[in-house]
Amino acid sequence: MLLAIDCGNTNTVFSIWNGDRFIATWRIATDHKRTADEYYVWLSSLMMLTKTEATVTDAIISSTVPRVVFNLRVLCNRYFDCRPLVVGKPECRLPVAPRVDQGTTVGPDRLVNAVGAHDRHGGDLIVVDFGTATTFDVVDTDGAYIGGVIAPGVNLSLEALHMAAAALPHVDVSRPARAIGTNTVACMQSGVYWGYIGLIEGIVREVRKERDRPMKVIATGGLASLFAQDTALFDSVEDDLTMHGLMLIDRYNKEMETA
Ligand SMILES: Nc1ncnc2c1ncn2[C@@H]1O[C@H](COP(=O)(O)OP(=O)(O)OP(=O)(O)O)[C@@H](O)[C@H]1O
Ligand SMILES: CC(C)(CO)[C@@H](O)C(=O)NCCC(=O)O
Ligand SMILES: [K+]
Repeated sequence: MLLAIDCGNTNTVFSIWNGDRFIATWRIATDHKRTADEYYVWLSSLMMLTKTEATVTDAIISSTVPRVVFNLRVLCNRYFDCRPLVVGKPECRLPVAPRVDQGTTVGPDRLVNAVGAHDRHGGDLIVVDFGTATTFDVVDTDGAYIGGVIAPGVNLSLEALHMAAAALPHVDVSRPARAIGTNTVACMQSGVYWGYIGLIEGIVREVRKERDRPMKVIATGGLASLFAQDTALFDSVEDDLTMHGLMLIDRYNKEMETA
């Protein structure tokens, strides 16, 4: 079975693919100090607690945090006796090469999202991923990642207000009942929530104008369904897009090896 690891700046998600579907998904805060042994204690207890019968034989990693990769590699080597594929490394091939400025390093999560979304929807796409940052990944007709947009993440925007202004508290994102807030928290929630709706619609409009063709919009990440309530732009909201992309990239690399 395949262990797929999606390591973001805030959270790291582990999923197990049994060849047919993902049978388990677990999330842990990203911490570069976490050792391979710590990961394994955590993973194996979850497997036991949830009675997940899994024999991991392969692993694939997408990490937006370069220094966590070392310990994740050790985890795979020591406990699952396998060498993980690491998206973005030369030995990990992608079905279609990205078309971006030479020398630029695209976040592996964005490359993986492009693969996952193109497999499910084909054609020209905009993938919106609400993580630590909110990214818009533009996918060409052939599935290539051709660039996009990086905007501050929703929680990051709220945190920035709290950090920079003495009188602004820590606030969690939510859909405010009204646009006009009548207390500090409601004002902040309105600013971020409705500001974000405007950001999504403005960016998608400009990207479509630039590309001058129909493009589906696929949304993923924890907050996608929250914003889907107030914009009609998303053709689909998919929680498991990154995991689906990781599974496809692993499969593609295995096919290339045996071809
Ligand atoms: N309805 C909601 N209201 C508030 N927060 C939510 C809601 N649904 C999900 N979330 C948050 O979304 C986040 C999960 O999103 P996701 O895994 O896509 O990104 P992340 O882990 O924050 O970022 P990264 O992938 O960059 O590490 C969690 O932090 C979760 O608290
Ligand atoms: C933008 C983030 C942080 C989103 O997770 C990640 O994809 C990343 O670190 N990207 C590197 C820069 C780029 O994608 O162009
Ligand atoms: K993510």
